[in-house]
Amino acid sequence: MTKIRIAIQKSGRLNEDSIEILKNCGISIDNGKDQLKASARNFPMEVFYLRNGDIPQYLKDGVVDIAIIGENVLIEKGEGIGFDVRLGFSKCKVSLAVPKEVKYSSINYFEGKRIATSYPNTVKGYLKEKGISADIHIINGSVEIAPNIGLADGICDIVSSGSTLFKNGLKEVEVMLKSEAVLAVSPKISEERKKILTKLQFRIEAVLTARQSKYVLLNAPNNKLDKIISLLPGMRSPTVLPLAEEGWSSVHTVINKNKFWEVIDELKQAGAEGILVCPIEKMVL
Ligand SMILES: Nc1ncnc2c1ncn2[C@@H]1O[C@H](COP(=O)(O)OP(=O)(O)OP(=O)(O)O)[C@@H](O)[C@H]1O
Ligand SMILES: O=P(O)(O)OC[C@H]1O[C@H](OP(=O)(O)OP(=O)(O)O)[C@H](O)[C@@H]1O
Ligand SMILES: [Mg+2]
Repeated sequence: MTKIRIAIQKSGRLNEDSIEILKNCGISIDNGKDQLKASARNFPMEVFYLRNGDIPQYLKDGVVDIAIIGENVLIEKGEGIGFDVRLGFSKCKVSLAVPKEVKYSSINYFEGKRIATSYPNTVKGYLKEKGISADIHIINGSVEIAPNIGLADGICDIVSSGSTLFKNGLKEVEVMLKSEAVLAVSPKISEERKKILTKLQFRIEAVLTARQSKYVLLNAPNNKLDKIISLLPGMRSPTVLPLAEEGWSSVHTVINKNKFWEVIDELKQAGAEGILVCPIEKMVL
């Protein structure tokens, strides 16, 4: 039987969320701690546990068909590799930073300067576009220490909360790109495996849509129903069921999880009571 071959990070920031999203898609796999290759138990899929930085080459060579990988790594090393699903986790930026005492006014600061980074292609591309030429020092980790030990005048690295920069006396001065985990596809994927990919994409969409949504149930007096329903932008229109108590109804609907916080006060003011908000596991529109 043909199986789709997926690469996921062996260990690191993407590992757990990658396994979790497959699990939410109903695909159960081993966590890769001992085995570097595993077969899914209930989907035509083989999983390869690899270093994140090695994955673009495997995709280019067609050794794996798809991968869960940071968009930033695809931009750095994955020329010609496309993706069509953003997965909503591992959100970060790739930024330029300088010591906090530097009076930074523009990108011209970097002209002729030394920049330490694990993302040489991204930095070179960015600076070229701005007409700046700098000296790039490639280092594979602990990049933020480079200015402190006299190795560089600035750095380019991943920034999320900004706490690593702060602790190392640096400040972010340019955001070069924003990234999150994506489902990348090998340009060499076969037609047969593309069919399996379509099934997987359908399941991922259902999981991602559900993650954005909440199932809301509330009770309301019948004479307030119109107002309450107008506050609830649902999938189609809310379900309204009579309660045992005369003159009251139960209203059920699905709303975007952020939207809920915007309307909660208005719902209460309009007379809604006993409001329940529940997670949704899968959602097919
Ligand atoms: N602080 C962070 N916050 C959010 N996402 C991050 C952060 N650091 C990294 N990422 C994202 O997670 C991905 C994996 O990061 P991680 O540090 O686990 O791997 P790595 O050490 O770069 O790779 P490898 O698997 O090759 O050792 C990055 O490529 C990036 O997309
Ligand atoms: O803005 P922050 O929230 O501080 O996150 C940014 C840091 O996170 C990543 O390192 P990680 O912790 O993955 O360590 P690594 O260098 O060993 O990969 C990245 O390389 C930064 O150093
Ligand atoms: Mg890291």
